[in-house]
Amino acid sequence: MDIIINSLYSNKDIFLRELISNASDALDKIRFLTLTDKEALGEGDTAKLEIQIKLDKENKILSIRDRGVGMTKEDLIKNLGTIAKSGTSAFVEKMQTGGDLNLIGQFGVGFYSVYLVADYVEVVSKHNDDKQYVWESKADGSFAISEDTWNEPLGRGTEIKLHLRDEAKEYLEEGKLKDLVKKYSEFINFPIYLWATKEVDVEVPADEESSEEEESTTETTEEEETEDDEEKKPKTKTVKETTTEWELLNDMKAVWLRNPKEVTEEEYAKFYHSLAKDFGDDKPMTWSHFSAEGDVEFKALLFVPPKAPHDLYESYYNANKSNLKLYVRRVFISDEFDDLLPKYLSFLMGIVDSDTLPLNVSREMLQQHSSLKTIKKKLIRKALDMIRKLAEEDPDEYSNKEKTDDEKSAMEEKKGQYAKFWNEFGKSVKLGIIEDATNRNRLAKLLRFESSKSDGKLVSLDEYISRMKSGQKDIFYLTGSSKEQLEKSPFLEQLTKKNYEVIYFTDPVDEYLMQYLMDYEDKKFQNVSKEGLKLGKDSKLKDLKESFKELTDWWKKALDTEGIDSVKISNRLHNTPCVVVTSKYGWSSNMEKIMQAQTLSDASKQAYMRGKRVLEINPRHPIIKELRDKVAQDSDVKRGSEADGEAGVPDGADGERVQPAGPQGLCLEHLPVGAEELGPEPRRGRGGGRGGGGARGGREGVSQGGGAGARAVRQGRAV
Ligand SMILES: Nc1ncnc2c1ncn2[C@@H]1O[C@H](COP(=O)(O)OP(=O)(O)OP(=O)(O)O)[C@@H](O)[C@H]1O
Repeated sequence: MDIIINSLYSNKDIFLRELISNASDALDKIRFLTLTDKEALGEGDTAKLEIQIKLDKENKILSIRDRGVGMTKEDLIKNLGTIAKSGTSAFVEKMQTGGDLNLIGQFGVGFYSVYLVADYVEVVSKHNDDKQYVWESKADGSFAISEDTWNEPLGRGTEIKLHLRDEAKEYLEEGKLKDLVKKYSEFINFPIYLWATKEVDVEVPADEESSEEEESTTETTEEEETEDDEEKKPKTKTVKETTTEWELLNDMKAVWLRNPKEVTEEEYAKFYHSLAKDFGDDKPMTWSHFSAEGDVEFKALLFVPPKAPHDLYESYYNANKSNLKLYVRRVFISDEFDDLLPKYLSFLMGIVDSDTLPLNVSREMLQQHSSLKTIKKKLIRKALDMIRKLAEEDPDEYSNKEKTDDEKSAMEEKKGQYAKFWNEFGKSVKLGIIEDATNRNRLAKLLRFESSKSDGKLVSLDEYISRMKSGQKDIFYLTGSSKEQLEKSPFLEQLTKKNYEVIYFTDPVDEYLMQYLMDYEDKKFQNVSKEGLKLGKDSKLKDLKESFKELTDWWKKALDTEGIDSVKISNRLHNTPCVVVTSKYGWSSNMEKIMQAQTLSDASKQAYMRGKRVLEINPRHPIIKELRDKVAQDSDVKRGSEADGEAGVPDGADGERVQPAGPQGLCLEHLPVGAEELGPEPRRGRGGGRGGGGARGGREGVSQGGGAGARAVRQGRAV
């Protein structure tokens, strides 16, 4: 209330459209009720579903009255008296961070905008189930309710009387109100009347002087004479007089019922604004207006809003939210049918008006109606087509690369529109891929991402495929928390060197997405941080495996207790000595991080889904080569000692065997850059100092190498 009352917000006009919109909702409600209960509508004036605006200049009161459903005493307390509604805190938060008061209607607290212009408000209301009550409040945080025994009986409906503040006197001007209704409420489906003064021509008796004058100047012909004879009535004249009458302010255009060719862009934009209760300057990104014929007939108009609503992904799976209004033959039925569009398209705004659905059944029955399934199917198709077109019209998009400069400049105003869409609603497309198996491929076409070759731009899967190297079978991708992190990943070394493109997925939802998106256009997806990366044939692999067998066996044993499944020769490394990859079928390490970050995640499931680790070694790296040699030397020594009968007994020790034996005298100081990556703090010089020594130096070397490897494995990162 403080925010509203003390608002310096200049656009105070918004209160009127909020009140008209509430009145229209109330009228929709009663019209819907009368479908199944004719009595509910009442008789005479009460049955007129309309909105009336009246001005009392003398007392500075502006009244808005509707013959809608009205409010019972309890409704008045609950709907107007309770500020602690769910939208309130979201609204307050938004306002405190510089939000636009213009959007108040989106938070379900639109009524309170009356206090932008009034310091005292009375709400008189009559519901069919209760007596007439008056709710009143001065916006000081308290309100009063009393049974209404003094105002004119309303029959049914609500009258809101605003006692205007001095600085809001302009709302007593008829012209101002007419303009506002035109501007904001022209698409309201019920007639809006203003009690307006009007100058009318009135015939009054003419005075004598003027009639004499007329007579003297008139020369009558025979014909005229006869006419004159017919009109032998008292002489009159026309004067202007001021009267008051109900003036209709809107023409109740149902835009969606009109031929799309006859609706202008501006009308669509205005209609969107009134539908979305979003009166900002931004136009909707795009829209689709169509009619479906056949077994199920309906007309629909869908909009992509210019921005994602503030709470789009909050409680995505719990809230039953739909922004689609369902009408049956122009009668508003509901905007709570969550079955009309899948959740992932709940960001769309629009209207569906069906001729096929029955009018005289309850909402529950309607919700079960078989036609709804057909409507839903068609709506999804049309919605996805509409989004695809956003991309097709955008000269920045890859699909338009063949276009000539002239063609592109003709598309100039659409430049960047798909990237904008993607930034606002990309997550919804991803959720769609997860949830909607039927349309997965269509949705995958809409997917955009950055990649190792995209240079900061967004890439589509089609673009990726067009750039695939000959012989490349899989689509490569990598997941992580940021592009910067991924760019540095050792998993990319060989791929980059061999000029393969790798998709960067940095949104946590991408991990889930890739569990559902297995292939696209017959190409499989391959996470390059997982086992099984194939980069063409490596003819030397067999030899390499053989030549490093001793090292891999030794290392596997050293890491036995660390959950390492195997140690293998890597085909993805270039500069890094070794890397830990996850097995094909478990979670990636990024996914594990995401799961660990979830408060309610299930530890036992985590253990189960945790991918097995594979340590991959880079056979070209000096550290690895050196390790191989040391392991080989060590086994030679061991073999020699065994031959001498001193197998595995460490010098100076108490005779226990130390397993496994390691490479001797590994001198870290002689290793190239990158060796530092072996552990958080390589104990430089220690092994080196003793380098070349006997079994003891060897053991230190082992603990160093093995320890760092193991530590890195535990930390799940590349060493
Ligand atoms: N003219 C009216 N007739 C009947 N009920 C009304 C009327 N005006 C308001 N209400 C009731 O008061 C509630 C609160 O109105 P308010 O404008 O604050 O929020 P809202 O209408 O729910 O959301 P929004 O502001 O987004 O339209 C409404 O939901 C409705 O139940």
